[in-house]
Amino acid sequence: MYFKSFFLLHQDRGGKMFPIAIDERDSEKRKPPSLGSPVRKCKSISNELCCNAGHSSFEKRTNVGDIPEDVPSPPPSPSPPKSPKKQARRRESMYEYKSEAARKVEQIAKIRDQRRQKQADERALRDQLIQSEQNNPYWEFEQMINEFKSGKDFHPLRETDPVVENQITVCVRKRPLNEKEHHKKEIDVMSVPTKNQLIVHEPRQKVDLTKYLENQLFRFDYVFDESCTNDIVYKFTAKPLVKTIFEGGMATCFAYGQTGSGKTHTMGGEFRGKQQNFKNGIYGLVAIDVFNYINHPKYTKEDYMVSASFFEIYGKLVFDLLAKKKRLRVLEDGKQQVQVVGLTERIVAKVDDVIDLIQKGSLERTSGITSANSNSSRSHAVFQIIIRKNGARNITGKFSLIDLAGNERGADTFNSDRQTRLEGADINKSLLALKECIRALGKKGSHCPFRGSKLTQVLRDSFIGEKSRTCMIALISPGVASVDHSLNTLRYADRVKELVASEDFTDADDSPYAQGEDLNDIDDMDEENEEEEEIDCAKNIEEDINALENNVLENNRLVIESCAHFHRMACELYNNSQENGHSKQTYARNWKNLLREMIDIQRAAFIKASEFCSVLEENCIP
Ligand SMILES: Nc1ncnc2c1ncn2[C@@H]1O[C@H](COP(=O)(O)OP(=O)(O)OP(=O)(O)O)[C@@H](O)[C@H]1O
Repeated sequence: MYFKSFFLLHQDRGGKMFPIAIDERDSEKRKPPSLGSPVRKCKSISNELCCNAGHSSFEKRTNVGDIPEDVPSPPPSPSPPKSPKKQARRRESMYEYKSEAARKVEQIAKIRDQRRQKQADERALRDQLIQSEQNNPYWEFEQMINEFKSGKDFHPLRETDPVVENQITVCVRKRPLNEKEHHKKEIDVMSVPTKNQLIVHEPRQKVDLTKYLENQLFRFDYVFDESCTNDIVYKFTAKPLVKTIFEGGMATCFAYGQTGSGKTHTMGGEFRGKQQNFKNGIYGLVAIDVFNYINHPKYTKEDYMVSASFFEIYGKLVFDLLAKKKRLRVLEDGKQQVQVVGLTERIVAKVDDVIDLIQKGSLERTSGITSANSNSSRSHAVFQIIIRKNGARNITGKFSLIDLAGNERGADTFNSDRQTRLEGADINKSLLALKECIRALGKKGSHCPFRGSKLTQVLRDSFIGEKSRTCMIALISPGVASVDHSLNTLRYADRVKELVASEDFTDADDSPYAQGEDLNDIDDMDEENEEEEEIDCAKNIEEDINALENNVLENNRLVIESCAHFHRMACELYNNSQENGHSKQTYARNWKNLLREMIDIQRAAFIKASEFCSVLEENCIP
């Protein structure tokens, strides 16, 4: 046979073997490709050629080992060459050409395979995430919170920490996640790193859907974490105030927070199932200490008499919780002493008597049939312990313990009936008036706008006089679903504290309460004064709102300006990217930075706008 053909086995890019026709006549003349040509050594191929062909000329070629690795598939039946020289040249160039093309194809295939693998990996990861999300929708945030916590040293409050005496104490108590929240797979978004700090890890999402945490730090006099018992909370809050009432002063302790945050648990006593242990709530613990004082040798000679009352404020109405919810009137005498006329005041001889009254009043509050009882969190409950020298009408001191109505946002009552909305507005009004009165107490000599609400009217004594001391316990639910409410509570408590943080309690000698006033001299409330106070209170609120509005408007202006800048820069970047020879990396980096800048500006504006919305809602401003 003139032409002898060999079939080389060669691997294509997919790994398949295909034959290559070789013309024996050319083999001797064929030179190995030059060093610069795109060829590589391929042992497997050369070995195979040696075994299959066994031909000297081929051996020579293969021994050199310079067979192109990526020889593509030749046409199935090569036509005979016109001249051997020409054909050899053609074949050589074909080898070079084909090896180059094949390598490119192989490269593309490799990249494609890698891309497919990456896509498959991403799909698998996404499926895994979706699965995790179904099990715990907040798992990413939980991970972020754990990461945040792992980088911090935690030194929460200990029972042995010193108690600091302030005229106004503002603290926060975080309860543990309850069963319902666990069931809903809620996560705990509150951390208590130190005895006076609390961090809210608010889950947020950027415009590009990236999840992140907005970590907001709050500082108070004390922060009680979920491990703190009522006894510990009492030790740092109401306990230091007991001695105030034996020194002729007024002590007041408020519990403030959203529904279900733990106000009743803290003030009334811990629950064991449906049973409440009234002895370990702040009401009961104060009663125990009051009797401890009375029985102390220092005070036995004073012959104090202790009495207690329990009433509820619902809107402008006041109900006696120790007299089957009898409606009461609030009046003010000529010397601005406010009286709740007809309020039951029971004399108590021992702690158990007080506990009985707490139990009776608490049951009345939650099981009565009037509308005021339909939801206990919509009324303020006021429990008072009063001490007098035996036989005297004038009081020596009074401890008021208040379980405040749950704070609501306008949004919560947006779809409610008119009555519910009015109730909500009334609660907010009284809470704002309360805040103003506590701030006035902190600013010595400043006017106390106590007529701003029924609650502050009946507690007027608590906000005046240098011997008055107040404590506010803000209660928060730790769950992610309550984060907006908790932030509202914390901001409220923060505003109460703002002005008083640096003020220490200073003892004064004279007490306006030790002498008392003539109880017969009671006049009806001066309506004009009441209006004046309400206007005062409203003015302060208006000032706050105006300042916030200016801030929001400033942000708005900044966003407008940055949008123009963004548009200009985005066009410039886009146009540059269309030019030849532009750097992809520079373009990508600049575009990313521009977007980041825009997101940051808009996010800051968004946070301010949200705060503005909350404040408007809080104040029921349309
Ligand atoms: N510190 C805590 N430790 C354990 N459980 C708590 C704690 N605080 C509250 N709880 C539980 O949470 C639930 C709601 O608490 P609580 O009734 O005190 O809330 P609230 O703020 O008074 O609500 P409302 O305003 O509706 O009356 C109760 O079952 C209570 O036992």
